[in-house]
Amino acid sequence: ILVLLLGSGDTRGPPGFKYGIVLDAGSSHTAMFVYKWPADKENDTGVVSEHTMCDVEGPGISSYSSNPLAAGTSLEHCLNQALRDVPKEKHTGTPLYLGATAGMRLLNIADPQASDAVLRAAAATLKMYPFDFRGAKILSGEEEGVFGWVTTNYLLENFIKRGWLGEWIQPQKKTLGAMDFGGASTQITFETMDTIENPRNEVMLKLYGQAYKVYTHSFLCYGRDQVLKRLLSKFLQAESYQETVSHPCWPMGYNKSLLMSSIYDSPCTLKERPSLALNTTVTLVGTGNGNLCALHVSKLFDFTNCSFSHCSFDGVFQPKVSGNFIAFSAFFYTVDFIQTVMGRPVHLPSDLKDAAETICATSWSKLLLKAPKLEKRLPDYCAVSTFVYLLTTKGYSFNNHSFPNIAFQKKGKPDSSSEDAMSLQAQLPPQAHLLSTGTPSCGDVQGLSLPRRRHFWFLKLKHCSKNLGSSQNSGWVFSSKKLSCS
Ligand SMILES: Nc1nc2c(ncn2[C@@H]2O[C@H](COP(=O)(O)OP(=O)(O)OP(=O)(O)O)[C@@H](O)[C@H]2O)c(=O)[nH]1
Ligand SMILES: [Ca+2]
Repeated sequence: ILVLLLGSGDTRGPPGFKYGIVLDAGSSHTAMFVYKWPADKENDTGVVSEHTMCDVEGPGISSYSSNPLAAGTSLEHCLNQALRDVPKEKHTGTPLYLGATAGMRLLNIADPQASDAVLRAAAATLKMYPFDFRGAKILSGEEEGVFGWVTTNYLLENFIKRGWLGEWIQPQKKTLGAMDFGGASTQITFETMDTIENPRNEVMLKLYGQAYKVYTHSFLCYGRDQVLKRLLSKFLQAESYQETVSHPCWPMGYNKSLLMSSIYDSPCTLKERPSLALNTTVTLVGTGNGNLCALHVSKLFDFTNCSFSHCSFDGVFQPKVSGNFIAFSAFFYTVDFIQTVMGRPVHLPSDLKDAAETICATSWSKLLLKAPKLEKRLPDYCAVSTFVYLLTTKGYSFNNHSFPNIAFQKKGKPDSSSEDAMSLQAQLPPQAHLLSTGTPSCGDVQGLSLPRRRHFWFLKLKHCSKNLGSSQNSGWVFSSKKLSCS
């Protein structure tokens, strides 16, 4: 937001650092980011050098529709932190934005008055602070997609970077595509040379004198929480809204009773909403049937209608995916679970499919043994990994060739190491890239960036039979040279 909205003129001020604050008001939670950058001449371009962040306690602001004032109050804790993160004398010159995403887009569809009230309450709180409040608004899906793409490539210094002598250089690097799987919507955004047949999906950007033709689309109701709601609704419909209904994506041995209103409180399930009373409960019984689960998950997409030369789904035009991608938010949480809890690498689409099938076939008691701390989200990994598989392959058309170009990465965490690791991931030498995708038996190559931008490569060895000259034969190997398995 800062990159695109800050004009060059209005950031002029005394030398030192400049600051900017962005609140990302998502459907499931709000995060505040404080950006800081040197206020030298070149930085009229707004190159961000550092930031801190704060997670707002409680749910996303759209959950406060029946008590809008509480939406405003929920932000105070983080804003108080911002008062400390930004030096006092810079407070009044620090722009402050709030951008709300898919949760508020849905509330705006369901109840525009409630969504206005929530935004007004949030704005009223922000105005109580000394910062330069520039607005609280609901971003369109396209804006959200483009902001995600710009932020990702910005932090990776794909547009502009500091050279060794402190000079600004244009690295001429390829940009990375961005895939965001949020709570209420999912976005795909990438640079393309192809014709973008639907102008609504085309964004021309000029950043630092360079033009970028970017394809973007946001699918509302395709975020993780809404997908899970839509699935519940499908199962209820399949068994004619009886009191007890089987849930083929939940593990065997897991049952749960839900209030019908919690399933039909969203525009995403409106079409299937039954006419019967919604204050009754329904009991869902996990049956762990991966095939049936996949069948229902695939029914969440429309793969048939397309008035363009090619569509992803739901009649949405999409050119062929090109280049490398970063997949974050729930894409990362899902793949991370498969890798760390299920102990399975995810290099090819078939890995994702096999992992989803294995999760779906694992009983509730076995899952709990594997990951007792993740109890809350554990029942849904079968559905969500099946969904991610179908979305990326059948939806976005990643294949054996292009799927390995996706890096599943966490994003926007406070510790700079994840950002640095992301930066390195994007700069991995071809050899290392090959290792992380083609020879899983050796290990994962990752990067670590140390101060003064000296990058070190490190190789995480999984099963190494060689003597590496250290007491361990698995773990991390560090080197200032690029590493390979051999
Ligand atoms: N498995 C898992 N899911 C998580 C975790 N943290 C958040 N989620 C879920 O992942 C989904 C996406 O989270 P976010 O990217 O924060 O979504 P958001 O920004 O609030 O939602 P949008 O407005 O759609 O962008 C939501 O369903 C979250 O509940 C986690 O640690 N593990
Ligand atoms: Ca989000």
